Amino acid sequence: MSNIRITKQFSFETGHALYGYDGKCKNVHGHSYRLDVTVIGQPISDHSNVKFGMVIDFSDLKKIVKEEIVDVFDHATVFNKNTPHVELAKELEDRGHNVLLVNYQPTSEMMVIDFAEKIKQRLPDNIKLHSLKLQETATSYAQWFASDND
Ligand SMILES: Nc1nc2c(c(=O)[nH]1)N=C([C@H](O)[C@H](O)COP(=O)(O)OP(=O)(O)OP(=O)(O)O)CN2
Ligand SMILES: [Zn+2]
Repeated sequence: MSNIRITKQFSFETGHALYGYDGKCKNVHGHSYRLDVTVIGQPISDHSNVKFGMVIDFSDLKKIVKEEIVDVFDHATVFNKNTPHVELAKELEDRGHNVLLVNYQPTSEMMVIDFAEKIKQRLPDNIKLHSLKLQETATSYAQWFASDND
């Protein structure tokens, strides 16, 4: 049976600020992120399986990515907890804002590494994460490939 890649696309709105950065993205701002999640596996060949012909049901993949990423990051503002931005984060949290503190600089590169780890932990053994593409602006994106990180 062939290995097949399937992709599901997601979008979420997230704020962030790059502490210490030497450009305009040191300011708190936001992006309409778009995330492409590609997994690889063999379509189920058992006729009696309700998922016959599928690598993984798109809706099962959607559930994983929604729970791990979209529902967490959507309409949150992400700060690096290892910077003085933690004080700003606390102030915002105290005022009822949805703030997410992470252990990294929230660039598209670091976010896509974080997302890969989270998704990998949730996939069934027979399905592998192939790649992620995180589009931050119309002209900028970061990609993670399993083959680059074996
Ligand atoms: N390697 C990275 N560089 C930058 C990142 C990043 O995550 N990785 N992030 C930013 C900012 O957060 C923001 O995304 C700005 O990106 P940029 O493409 O520079 O946005 P512009 O609107 O200026 O894009 P243009 O299409 O060139 O106008 C900065 N750098
Ligand atoms: Zn940005």
